[in-house]
Amino acid sequence: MELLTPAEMDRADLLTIAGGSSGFALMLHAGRHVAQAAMELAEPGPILVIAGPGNNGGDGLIAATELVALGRTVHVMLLGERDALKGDAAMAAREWKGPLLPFLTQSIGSPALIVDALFGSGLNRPVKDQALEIIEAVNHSGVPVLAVDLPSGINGATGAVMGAAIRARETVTFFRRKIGHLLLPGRLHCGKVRLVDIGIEPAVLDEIRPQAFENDPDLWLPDFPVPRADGHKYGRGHAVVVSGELSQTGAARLAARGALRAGAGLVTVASPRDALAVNAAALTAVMVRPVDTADELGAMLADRRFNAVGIGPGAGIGEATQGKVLAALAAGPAVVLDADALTSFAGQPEALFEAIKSTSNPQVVLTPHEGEFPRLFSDMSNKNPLRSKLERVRVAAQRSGAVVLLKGADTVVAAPDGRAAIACNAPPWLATAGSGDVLTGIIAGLLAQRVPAFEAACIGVWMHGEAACEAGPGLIAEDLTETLPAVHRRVYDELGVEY
Ligand SMILES: NC(=O)C1=CN([C@@H]2O[C@H](COP(=O)(O)OP(=O)(O)OC[C@H]3O[C@@H](n4cnc5c(N)ncnc54)[C@H](O)[C@@H]3O)[C@@H](O)[C@H]2O)[C@@H](O)CC1
Ligand SMILES: Nc1ncnc2c1ncn2[C@@H]1O[C@H](COP(=O)(O)OP(=O)(O)O)[C@@H](O)[C@H]1O
Ligand SMILES: [K+]
Repeated sequence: MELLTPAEMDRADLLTIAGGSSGFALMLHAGRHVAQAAMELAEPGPILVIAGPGNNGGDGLIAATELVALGRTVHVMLLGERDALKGDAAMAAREWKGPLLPFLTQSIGSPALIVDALFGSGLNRPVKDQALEIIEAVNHSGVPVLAVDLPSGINGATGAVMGAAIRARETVTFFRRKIGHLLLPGRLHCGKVRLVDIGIEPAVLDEIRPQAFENDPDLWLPDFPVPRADGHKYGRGHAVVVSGELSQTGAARLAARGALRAGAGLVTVASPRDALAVNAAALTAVMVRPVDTADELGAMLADRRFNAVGIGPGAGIGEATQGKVLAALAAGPAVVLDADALTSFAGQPEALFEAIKSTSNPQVVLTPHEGEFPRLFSDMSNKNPLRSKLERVRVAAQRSGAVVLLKGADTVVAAPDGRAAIACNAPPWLATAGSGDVLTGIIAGLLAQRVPAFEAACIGVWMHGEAACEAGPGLIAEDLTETLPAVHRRVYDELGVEY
């Protein structure tokens, strides 16, 4: 499903209003949904609504009015003067017949639920003074919080905490989720996110054309590779995984098994001769082939049946790996570059980007984690607070010419054309040695089946996260490949494919 920036959401509101609805009608829907959610969430006892000076506060005032009508005791605190409210929020304030408590931490008391309607998508500067004090006091109170649209203090476009932010039990948001609901730390402040309809027609999206999506099957289901009844293994592609030296061959084997489990028809590990015996002894369905140099890899890949290559896990950092990367890109299979393949270009990323842009096959995926990412994109580390993860990955994709996948709990995939997907299905126990190697292999396996690079990266990330959920806590990287069949079956169910 599409994800919107606050600016895109404003356009959705405006297009709806231009189409004949009133802004206040949208606010009434929003406030009533908030009240409904509050009814479900609140134990018996009073409910406190904390309203801000804009339309988010307006939603809160409508919710307060509705909750009273539903028989609840409600207290309201407003930041600023009632007379200072404008437009729809001023209309909402006229609906609220009760008193307003002073905007002080002492007014919080111990309600059954706090409805956070302080700031939503209009937050435009760091919170401080009274608002900061209230947010911190709410977080310390231990009272469950229902946030309206966004937990106050979270930037809807970036997920950043602007000074301080509410930690909500649940968040009710309208029409489409915002980017800040998925990117960290925003996601951790939202609790469960409830998406409700406030009367905005999905057709407004034809005009807005959002370019960010949640990474879930809706995004790529038609591209998911399903073996044909009349097919054979050669039709499912032949992936190559490049192995490192004798002492670090395990990473390539994990990737190779990931490629096979992702559905590649055949997988070959291109192994240094020194490590051939170790690789051969540890592999069964995966084949091995001696490859020591970049030239040898280039010669092997001249056989176009090898249609996808994964390089990086355990590859070793330096010129030898650089050479193999350039040879793979020059040969024309689809390529996924991870770990040492990326680090080998630290300080000279242009050489890599040039090679990517001049390859005959534009299906290239880079899969850095946050440590590797600034080695290629030095101005865009996560230490730069002005850029969101989404923005950083988009710039990286545009600059490199590749699909870029930046790992983490909120893995972002972006294509050079601006499309981007944010994943939120990875459990924390996926952060374990070697799990990134398996991801590289899964993507190589999908590329071998001729899934386009952006979709291959998105499907790979999603399957990897689902495989980790399927395995559960205690997961080690080896488990991921073993739970992938269950993930395939789940996608087949969605596709209506029998098995
Ligand atoms: N017609 C619409 O546009 C709709 C808007 N809705 C609600 O309206 C919200 C957006 O409303 P607004 O654009 O009025 O924005 P907000 O209500 O989120 O906040 C803007 C107000 O807060 C002030 N402000 C921003 N950052 C501040 C800070 N750090 N410290 C102190 N004050 C700060 C601004 O000066 C302004 O008065 C959405 O999040 C949603 O809850 C919904 O009612 C649905 C319809
Ligand atoms: N907190 C987290 N929650 C969920 N997934 C995570 C988290 N941290 C890391 N991951 C995922 O774990 C994997 C780790 O990959 P990587 O950093 O390459 O490790 P390795 O090199 O050991 O394989 C990535 O897929 C990443 O997205
Ligand atoms: K809020």
